[in-house]
Amino acid sequence: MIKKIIKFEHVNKKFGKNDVISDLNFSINKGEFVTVLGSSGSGKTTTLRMINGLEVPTVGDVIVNGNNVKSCNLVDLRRHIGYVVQSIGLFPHMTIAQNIAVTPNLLKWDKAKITNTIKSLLNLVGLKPEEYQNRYPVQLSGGQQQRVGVARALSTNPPIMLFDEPFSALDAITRQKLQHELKDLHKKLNDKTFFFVTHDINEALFLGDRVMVMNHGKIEQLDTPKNIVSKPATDYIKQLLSTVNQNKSLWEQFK
Ligand SMILES: Nc1ncnc2c1ncn2[C@@H]1O[C@H](COP(=O)(O)OP(=O)(O)OP(=O)(O)O)[C@@H](O)[C@H]1O
Repeated sequence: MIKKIIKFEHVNKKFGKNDVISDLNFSINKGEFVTVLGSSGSGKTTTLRMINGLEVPTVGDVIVNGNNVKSCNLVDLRRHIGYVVQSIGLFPHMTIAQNIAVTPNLLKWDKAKITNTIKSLLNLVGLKPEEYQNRYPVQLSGGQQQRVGVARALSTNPPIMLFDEPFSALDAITRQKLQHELKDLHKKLNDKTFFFVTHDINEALFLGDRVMVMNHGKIEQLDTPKNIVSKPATDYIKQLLSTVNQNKSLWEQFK
């Protein structure tokens, strides 16, 4: 039986008098990679932050792994949800190993377990532990720092990973490389649920098992990349898809 690991039930969110999210209803299956695509201000980040309790719905319920976020202990909840953001947020005065070990240290894991976890996570994200673990964040490129951000978010082996535009500050080549690595990582990690916010249509279509297209705080379509492209449900999605074709015709001009 497929387990619905994340459920939104009639969720509304207001900031002051502004309706930012209106009657959001969707569910995500365990192990799925769902990308969230939409224009700036469409409510993607707010939706993501309601999953780990950083934002609270004004009305409605967010259910994670069978528990209503409203009544969860937030520290416990966040230990089960990795969170990777664009700004990365590594501690500059700590080495890479110390950065990855922050939560394991808080949980008082024994030293050997922490050392092994750091090594295996660095290997998993493609950074040789012996080369990188004793460096400071400033001694790594943006792409390498983002890999460490992913390793740190995985340190407690959470079943859910949230990504909020993690690659948007990276150059196109590094970004594409990390997109491929993340897709492989999701396959390798078997059964982890990834929820990934982006405003890049190519990224959303490449990474997602399903793509959730948002506009003005509502879902326009939540579907496979193939169906989004072949059966766009709304004019907004058609417009998004037409931006890709515009780029193609730009390229044609230079051939
Ligand atoms: N803490 C807040 N207080 C007031 N308004 C907010 C707050 N957070 C978000 N908003 C507003 O809610 C709306 C949705 O913001 P959100 O960050 O969820 O959009 P987004 O789709 O992630 O946009 P972007 O792609 O630009 O990051 C925006 O109009 C934003 O200004």
